[in-house]
Amino acid sequence: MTQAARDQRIGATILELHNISLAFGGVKALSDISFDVKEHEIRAIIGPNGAGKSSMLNVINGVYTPQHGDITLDGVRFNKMNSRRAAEMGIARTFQNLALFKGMSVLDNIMTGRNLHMKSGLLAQAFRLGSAVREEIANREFVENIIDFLEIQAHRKTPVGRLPYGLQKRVDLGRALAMEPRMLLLDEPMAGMNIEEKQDMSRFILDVNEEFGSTIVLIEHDMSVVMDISDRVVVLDYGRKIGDGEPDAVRSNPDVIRAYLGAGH
Ligand SMILES: Nc1ncnc2c1ncn2[C@@H]1O[C@H](COP(=O)(O)OP(=O)(O)OP(=O)(O)O)[C@@H](O)[C@H]1O
Repeated sequence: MTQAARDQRIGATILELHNISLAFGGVKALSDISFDVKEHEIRAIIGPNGAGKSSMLNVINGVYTPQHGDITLDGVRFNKMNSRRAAEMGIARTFQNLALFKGMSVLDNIMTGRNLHMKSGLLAQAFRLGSAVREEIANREFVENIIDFLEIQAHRKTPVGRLPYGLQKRVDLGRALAMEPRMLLLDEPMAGMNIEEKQDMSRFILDVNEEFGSTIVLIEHDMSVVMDISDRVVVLDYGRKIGDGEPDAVRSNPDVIRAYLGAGH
């Protein structure tokens, strides 16, 4: 898709962070941060080590409650998001330290992402009543489509722990996609990957955004890998926002250059 076509796809603002501040004891992880996310965009949050990226992601999905500021999601304003509400509102995430069940197969790991969509109760599932069986078949089909989409068919039955790291990250993305998220939060999706794996992951992120229509917020330490795929980028440094805009503008922002040079990048 060309950038012009992508720009056309981008819709209204769906998430707004207003003046978020978060401290751990005396450490200010986030100081007065505001930015927004528009429907269907790929929004990156970048910054050197300790800049506050993970904290920001954890505020968005309700793991951390900021001391100041609030969040507006679909026009509803919260000062306290929680993980359950975030999931119900269609926010799914991946983790930097993979949260997969290493002994379970690729298929079963991705199936765990369907839990929120299971309507029949445990009893119906235990006795395999008609509705539960139909539901399981539909969920299974959904998961098989994700497996095809992520090109991991050959590994469907393989325990996740036996796969190379790059493929495990892809399974983690599949698990999040199984939740049919409206917004996907990706926690350093390219960390620890070789160049080829990074290119593959970049392509999958673009494809997910295009084909599933998910809005994507991703945090990344290495700015070079996100510039090509992001519509807009927020830059954090020591818990403050020092840049926000399209990749070209951010790349030539003197404060951003200074922060990255200062951090030895
Ligand atoms: N649970 C916590 N308890 C205490 N301090 C924390 C906690 N989480 C983060 N911090 C501190 O908050 C600051 C921001 O950390 P954060 O992990 O959000 O940064 P980051 O940009 O994600 O860094 P990295 O790229 O290294 O993952 C750091 O000084 C960190 O030590």
